Amino acid sequence: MTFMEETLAQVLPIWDRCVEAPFVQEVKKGTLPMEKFKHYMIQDSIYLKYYARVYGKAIYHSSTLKDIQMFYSALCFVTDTESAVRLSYLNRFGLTDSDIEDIEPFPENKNYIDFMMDIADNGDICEMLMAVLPCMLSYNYIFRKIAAEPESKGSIYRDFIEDYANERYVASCRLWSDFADEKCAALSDDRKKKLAAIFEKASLLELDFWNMSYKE
Ligand SMILES: Cc1ncc(C[n+]2csc(CCO)c2C)c(N)n1
Repeated sequence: MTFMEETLAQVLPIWDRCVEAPFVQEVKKGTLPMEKFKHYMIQDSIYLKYYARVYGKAIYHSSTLKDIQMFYSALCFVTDTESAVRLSYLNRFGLTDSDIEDIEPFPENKNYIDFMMDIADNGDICEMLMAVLPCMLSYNYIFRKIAAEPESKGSIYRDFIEDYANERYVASCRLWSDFADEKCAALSDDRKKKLAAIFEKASLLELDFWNMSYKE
């Protein structure tokens, strides 16, 4: 098994709990009240700003052009592709990205942001990868499962679900897993254990984020 295959096997039970989270289940059925989705979108917009900054730090610490291009393409996804659906929802709620600047993150969101920024400040490229990959890969895992269920077909959140379940996104997640394998393959077992622990911690913070969004 590759490093990423082993690491994914370790976190799948956590990602399955994300699939079962009431927020995600109600998105699937389309029964989630728009007010809850609005809070999620606002909190997510705050989160994504910091998420993008981690890529900035990773680009700064990259030593090859290929690495720079990888991180840059993910950064573009956050600021362009992902932004399109997010901005259209914010728009529907009468909000713009600049309104988000004045809103405080909820505690669970702040925890996740602090964790990412700590790794961006003190970690190396592999550690940064482990902090940002669960965000990308878990969404793909969760929403492919959700999109495959007939109940999701008529959901009012179908555009949101599709954004993370489409084939293009699947291909880019595969590319990122391979990239992480390349970067981490030659490391010692001790280092790999530490990296897998960061990946697991980020996955647990993803779960907290879903539960936070349902509660608030
Ligand atoms: C809390 C939270 N976790 C994950 C994502 C999903 N996501 C964020 S950026 C990105 C693309 C990768 O660069 C993806 C899939 C999110 N929106 N919010």
